[in-house]
Amino acid sequence: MEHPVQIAGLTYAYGEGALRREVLRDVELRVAPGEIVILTGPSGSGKTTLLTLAGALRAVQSGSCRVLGRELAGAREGERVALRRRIGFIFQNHNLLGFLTARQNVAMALELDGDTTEAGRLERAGRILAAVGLEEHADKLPAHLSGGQRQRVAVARALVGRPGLILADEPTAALDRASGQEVVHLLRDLARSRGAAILLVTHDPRILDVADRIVAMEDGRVVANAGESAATTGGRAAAADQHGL
Ligand SMILES: Nc1ncnc2c1ncn2[C@@H]1O[C@H](COP(=O)(O)OP(=O)(O)OP(=O)(O)O)[C@@H](O)[C@H]1O
Repeated sequence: MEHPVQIAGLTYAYGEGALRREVLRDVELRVAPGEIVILTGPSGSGKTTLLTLAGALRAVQSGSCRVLGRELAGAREGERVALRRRIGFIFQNHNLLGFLTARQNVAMALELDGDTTEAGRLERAGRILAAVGLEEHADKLPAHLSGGQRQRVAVARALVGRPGLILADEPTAALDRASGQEVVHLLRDLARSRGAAILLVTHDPRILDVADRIVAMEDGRVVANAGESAATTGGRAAAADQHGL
């Protein structure tokens, strides 16, 4: 089975001419089906840029970036839009719409599916909200939920369309320790049960234990990758050990 993420020789620069600055250099990264990879490294090392390239949110300049079986190098905007619909995104600030309830926010992610009725979409949204422990809060507006609950809605929204890949950028940055751990554990369990792979960028040392593998970046390069065969509990411990975590 093809890996959901297969990146090779990926180089990316912002700016042009004298202002051109390379922020990714010859990056290699693979994420196996169902695997959870955490991308870590100092501020400015290129993590978010890498995530946005894998998410088809910006165009590939050089190298290969295959995501869910599609080569993004040379892909047209329309192809990138189509691919984005097959990926679940979770951001630091949940990005929920304030005038929609939790249930409506989640159901909205299914609108592009086409073959479900609105009642069907709301029902599916209700089921996944129950799976993240929010059954009783499904009809509340985001403003009436805690930060951790809002992020759980974002997890439900990212997963409801059964994506093969979840991309998460600092999903716990705005949360306290307990809520942050709860959110990532829920994310991991739900993604695992659905066979979705996760690539998660974080600075948060409190959540590294959810990873099958930790990949460290520095100055646009992958500097440590615990190895793809390490996707086991033993591998996790070894990975954490290797990075002094
Ligand atoms: N749109 C942009 N235009 C120009 N430079 C950018 C742009 N976005 C990011 N950069 C620069 O690219 C480099 C890598 O940024 P990126 O956000 O990918 O790093 P990061 O590792 O995710 O950092 P952080 O942990 O602070 O989010 C940084 O030096 C940043 O200033």
